Amino acid sequence: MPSLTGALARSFPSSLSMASTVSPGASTPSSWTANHWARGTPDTSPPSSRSQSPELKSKRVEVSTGESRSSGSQNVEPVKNICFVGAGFVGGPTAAVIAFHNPQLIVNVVDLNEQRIAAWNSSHLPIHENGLLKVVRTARDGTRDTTVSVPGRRGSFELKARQPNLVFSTNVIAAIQEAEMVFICVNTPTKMHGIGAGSMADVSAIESATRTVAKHAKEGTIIVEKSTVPCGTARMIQDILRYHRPETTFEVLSNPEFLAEGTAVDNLMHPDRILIGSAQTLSGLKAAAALKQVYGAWVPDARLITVNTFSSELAKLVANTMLAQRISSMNAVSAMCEELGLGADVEDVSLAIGKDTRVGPKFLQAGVGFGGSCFEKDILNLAYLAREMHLDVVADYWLGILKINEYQRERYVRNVVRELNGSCRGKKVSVLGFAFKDETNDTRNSIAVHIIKDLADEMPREIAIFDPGCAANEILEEIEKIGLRADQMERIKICTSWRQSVADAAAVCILTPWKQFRGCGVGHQAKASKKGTSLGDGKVESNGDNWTEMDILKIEDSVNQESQIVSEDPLGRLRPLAPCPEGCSHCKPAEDAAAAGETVDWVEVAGMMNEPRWVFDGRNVVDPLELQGLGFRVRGIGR
Ligand SMILES: NC(=O)c1ccc[n+]([C@@H]2O[C@H](COP(=O)([O-])OP(=O)(O)OC[C@H]3O[C@@H](n4cnc5c(N)ncnc54)[C@H](O)[C@@H]3O)[C@@H](O)[C@H]2O)c1
Ligand SMILES: O=c1ccn([C@@H]2O[C@H](COP(=O)(O)OP(=O)(O)O[C@H]3O[C@H](CO)[C@@H](O)[C@H](O)[C@H]3O)[C@@H](O)[C@H]2O)c(=O)[nH]1
Repeated sequence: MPSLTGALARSFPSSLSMASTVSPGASTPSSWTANHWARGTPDTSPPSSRSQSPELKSKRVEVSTGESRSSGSQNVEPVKNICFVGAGFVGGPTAAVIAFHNPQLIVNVVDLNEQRIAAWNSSHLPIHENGLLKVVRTARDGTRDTTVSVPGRRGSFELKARQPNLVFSTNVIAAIQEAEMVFICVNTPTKMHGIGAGSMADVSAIESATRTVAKHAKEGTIIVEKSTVPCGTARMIQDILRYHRPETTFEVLSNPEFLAEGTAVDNLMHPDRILIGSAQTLSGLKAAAALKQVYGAWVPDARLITVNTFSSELAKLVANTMLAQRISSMNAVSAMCEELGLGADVEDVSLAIGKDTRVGPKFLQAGVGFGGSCFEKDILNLAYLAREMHLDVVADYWLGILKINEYQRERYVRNVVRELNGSCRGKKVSVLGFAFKDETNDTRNSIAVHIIKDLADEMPREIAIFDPGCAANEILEEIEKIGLRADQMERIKICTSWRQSVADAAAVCILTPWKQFRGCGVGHQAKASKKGTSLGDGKVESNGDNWTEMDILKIEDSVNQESQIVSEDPLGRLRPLAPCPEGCSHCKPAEDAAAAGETVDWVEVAGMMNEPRWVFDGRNVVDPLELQGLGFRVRGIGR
C-alpha cells in the first residue's frame, strides 16, 4: 500500500494523553477548552434518567409530537429578534430560510468579513445554491402587494406586501445586543499548528464569537451552537459566558446543521430532522422549546428532535462519519472490482445492495473519493475524541475511512499515469470539474486539488481545468495553497469552457459529477439529470387570510405547472433588484455564462483531442461503451 499523506500523516500518536493535548489560550481558563470535556468537569447536561424525575416531569415544558406544524410548545414566548454570527455557507442560507418562514421575526446576520456581507446585500450572493436568491430577496428586500389567482379555485386573493426582516451587516455588537437568540455559525476547521495539529478541531473562532456574545448579549439571550463542534463545546461556551457575566444565566443549545452544499435550500426547506440539544433542566428545555417554535413555522413537529447537549454534538460528528463510511466502503469495493478482472461492476453492486431497505440507495456512489470542508475534519474530530478517551481501536476504525479515501485518489492518479505509459511529459491533461461536488461553487478541500498536485508532479505540458460553477480566481487561489513550484504553476491553465480545456489534450480527467459532463452526443445513455429545486410540496392549506410562505410556494408551483414555464417569481411578488454598478466583475458576459453551462458534446471532443484520447472518469458519469464507440479509451471507477 502506498504511504499516506496529508491528514493521516499529520495524525496524532495513539499514546497522546488527554492532559498533554490541549494548551488553553492565554486569556482562556483551562476548563473552557472543548476538547477537554473528557477530563471530568461537572456535566451541565445531567443523564437523561434525571430528566425523568417527578419534579422535572411536572415542570417539564410541553412538547407535542404530532405531525402538525405547531410550535411544539404553547407556553413559551416566541422570540422576536435573532442574530446569526457568521454569514458563511451555513449561516447565510440557514438565516435566510428561518427569516423567510418567520416574517414577524427580525433576523440579523453578521460577519467580520466585509466583502462577504457586501455580496449578501447584492444580487450576486457569495454562495451559489439553487433557489437561494429568491429566498434571500423575499426576506431581505420584502415583497409587493400582489393579487393571486390559485389554479383550480374560483376568484382571487390579495397577498399583502411583506416587510424586510433579514439584514446582513458587519455590526456584530449591535446585532448581538438586540437579539433574544444568537446562533454561532463560525468556521471550525481542523487545527493546523501545535498540539493536535491535523486532527483536533480549532474552536478559536467559536471562542472569539462567544466572548463578543458574552460581553454584549442581553440577559436571558439563548445561545445556539450551529457550527459543527467537538463534544463539550456547549460547556466551553457556557464557561466563557459565566466568566464574563457571572451574574447572568444563559442557556446554550446545540443545533447542528445537516444541509449539504448544492442542495442547501432544499435541505433547509424539507429537513429530515432538526436536532436540538439542551440541558435537561427546566430552563434548558424551555430554551429548546423556544428554538422549536422558530423551526415550527415550517418543519413538522415529528421532525423536531430534542435530546441532551452532548448527544446532539456527538450525533453531528457521527452522522458525517457514517455517510463518509458508506462512500469509503464502496470505494474499497471499486478497487476489488477493478482487480478482480471478471467484469464485476461497482455500480451494479451499489444498485444491488442499495435495494435492501436496511441499507438504502444513497451515498453508495464510488468515485475518486469524498472532498469538501466537512467530512474529513469531522472524522478527524471524532477520532481525536476517541483517542483522548484512550479508545485507540475505535479511533483507528474511524480513521480507516480516511485511509481508503486517500488510497482511492492516489490509486486514480497512478492509473492515469500508468495508462499514459508512465509519463505525462509533453502531454496536455484536461481536468473537468474542480468543485468538491456538483451544483456548488465551493472549492474547499476538493479532491481535484489533491489530484492536480499529484499530476503536476508528473510535469505534463499543461493541466487545463474547467468547472462550470467556479470562478477562475477561486480555482487559482485554491491551487496556490497547495504549494506548487513556479515551473509547475506555469503549466496550470484555468479555462472558461470545456472546449478550451479538452482541445489537444491527450487525456480528460472527470473529477466532479456535473450533469453537463454526461454529454449530449450520447444522450440516450446519460443518467437522468437532477430535478430543479422545488421549494413547495403539495396541497395549499390556507384559505387566503393567513398565507404562510409554504402556502405561497405551493401556489407558485401550481402556477408554474399550469403555465408550463418555470419562473422564480410567477406571482410577480419580488421587488426588483438594484442594478449592479457599471463594470461589475460578477456580471459574467452572457457568452461566458452560456459556455460554462453548455453540455459537453463528446462527438466534438473526439475530434478535438490528441491520441490516445483517454477519458478517466473519476465519477462514473459517462457511458463507457458509447465513448469507446467514438474512439475514446475509457477508464471508470470500479469497472
Ligand atoms: N459548509 C457546510 O455545508 C456545512 C454544513 C453543516 C455544518 N457546517 C459547519 O458549520 C460551521 C460553519 O461552516 P461554513 O461552511 O458556514 O463556514 P464559512 O467559513 O463559510 O463561514 C464562517 C463565517 O464565520 C465568520 N466568522 C468567523 N469568526 C467570526 C466572528 N468572531 N464574528 C463574526 N463572524 C465570524 C467568517 O468570516 C466566515 O464568513 C462549521 O462548523 C462547519 O463545520 C458546514
Ligand atoms: O455517494 C456519494 C456521495 C457523495 N460523494 C462525495 O462526498 C463528498 C461530500 O458530499 P455531500 O455529503 O453531498 O456534501 P457536503 O456538503 O460535504 O455535505 C456533508 O457535510 C455537511 C457538513 O457537515 C453535512 O451537513 C451534510 O449532511 C453532509 O452530507 C463530495 O465530494 C461528493 O462527491 C461520493 O463520493 N459518493
